[in-house]
Amino acid sequence: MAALLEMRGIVRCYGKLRANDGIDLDVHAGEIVGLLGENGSGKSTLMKVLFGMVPPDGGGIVFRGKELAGHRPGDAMAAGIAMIHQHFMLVEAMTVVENVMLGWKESGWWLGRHAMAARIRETSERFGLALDPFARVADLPLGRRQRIEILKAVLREAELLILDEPTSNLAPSEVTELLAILRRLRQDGKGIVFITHKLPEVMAVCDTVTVLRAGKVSGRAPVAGASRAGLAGMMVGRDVTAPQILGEIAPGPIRLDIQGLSGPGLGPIDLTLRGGEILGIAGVDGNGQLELAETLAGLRRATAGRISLDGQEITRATVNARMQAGLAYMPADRSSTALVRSMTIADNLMLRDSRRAPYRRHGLLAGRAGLTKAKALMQRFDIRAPSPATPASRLSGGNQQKIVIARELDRNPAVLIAHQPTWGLDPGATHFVLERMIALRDAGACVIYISSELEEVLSISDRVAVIAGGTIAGIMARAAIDMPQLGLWMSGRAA
Ligand SMILES: Nc1ncnc2c1ncn2[C@@H]1O[C@H](COP(=O)(O)OP(=O)(O)OP(=O)(O)O)[C@@H](O)[C@H]1O
Repeated sequence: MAALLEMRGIVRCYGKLRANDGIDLDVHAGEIVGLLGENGSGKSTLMKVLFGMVPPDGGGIVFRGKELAGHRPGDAMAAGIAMIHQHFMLVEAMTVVENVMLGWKESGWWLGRHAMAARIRETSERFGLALDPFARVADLPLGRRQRIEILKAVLREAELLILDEPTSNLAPSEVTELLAILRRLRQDGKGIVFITHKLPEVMAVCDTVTVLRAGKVSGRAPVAGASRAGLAGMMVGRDVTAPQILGEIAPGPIRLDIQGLSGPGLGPIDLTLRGGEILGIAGVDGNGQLELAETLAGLRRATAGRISLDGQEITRATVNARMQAGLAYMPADRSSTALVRSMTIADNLMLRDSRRAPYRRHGLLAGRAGLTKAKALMQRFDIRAPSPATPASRLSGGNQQKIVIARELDRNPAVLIAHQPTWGLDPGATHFVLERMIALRDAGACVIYISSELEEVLSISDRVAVIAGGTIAGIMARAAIDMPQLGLWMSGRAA
């Protein structure tokens, strides 16, 4: 059977960099193709070329037997290609049905909203989207909003759906639901390109994988029969598994002491961390993780309780004062909270040190010393970009995240608050970041590691706490992990 999509020899350059260097990709109707590869290997670029967001410098695309060239996103959509963006393009104050009809001339709007609502109900049922046409977008969790984008694609008769890291912001139950929806789309004959760094998701739904490395296809394989280690090996050229904490180390003095900490949607929380330990905070997203992280970082005010760091109270301290006291923070939403995309890599890396000699120079953030240091950090953290003077906005998503991680880890903090630190990172980079955190712990710092990826939390934590409904439902030591109990805590049932 002829492929639904044939991309041949796609080349796309950014200056001297060949982000796509002769890539072939086929997708058949009723097939889910996993597009994998290290951060910066060219996955998003390839999809941007396909969707008409950037023109290719070479190669050709045939979709449903017709050549697609010189196209823009509007043409791609008209041809039957849909891109499910990570940042949804929805109007929050409007309902599902209104969003579906918005800007869609052929929607049959003259039939009225109720006719469209009936179509939405029917489609929603067919693909398991569970969407109420008259729900307001503002009232829907992220997972449902994403499904509105899928709904729009199906109603507009898209035959190929592109999903670029669609699970990064979803709660685990929403991920399971999304994967089920993808299977139903496949059953209906849709072709799907699924970009993800999470191998369990690949194993769960993909039929084949195409792996990119440095702008070229480095491997292709059917998923049936492939092992997780084998796929990881194809991506980074070696086997990567989560690093393990090696043995207990004698806990040091108390470094972070949190008593009765409360705020909107949070608390009261009591936690005590000693030097030399990693406390993992597991839990279903949206249960107070963001509130806890931001209150500790000084971005939200606590309404009650106290936080002390190495014996010094910091409950009301500014973000800067907390940093001076030795606190480092990696927010989950790094691209907008922790990074200035228009600034260079070097300036972003120096953001915390720019007031200090020798980095401060005539008001410029990164002088010569800054550039030298930035180069060293780029090498250590494998931040792939032409030079430290490249604007952060030109980097791939994962490489942007590495800037924040490098900056915060390099400060050798006393206390690190890391919220979903490995989101968007490829397996090699994930391994590296986890290793650095263990090293920080071994050197006597303490780490709060907040993540909804339970497996990762379990692999890296000395103790695991579960957050539910804004409070700590329970804590257990690594040696005494009781999975059913963890599950009960996570589901919010009484301890
Ligand atoms: N607008 C741009 N200007 C210059 N270089 C760019 C631009 N966009 C992407 N690049 C470069 O192209 C290469 C491929 O980036 P791309 O975003 O396609 O990677 P990716 O595989 O999607 O990575 P990730 O997993 O980190 O999202 C990277 O080296 C990136 O720095």
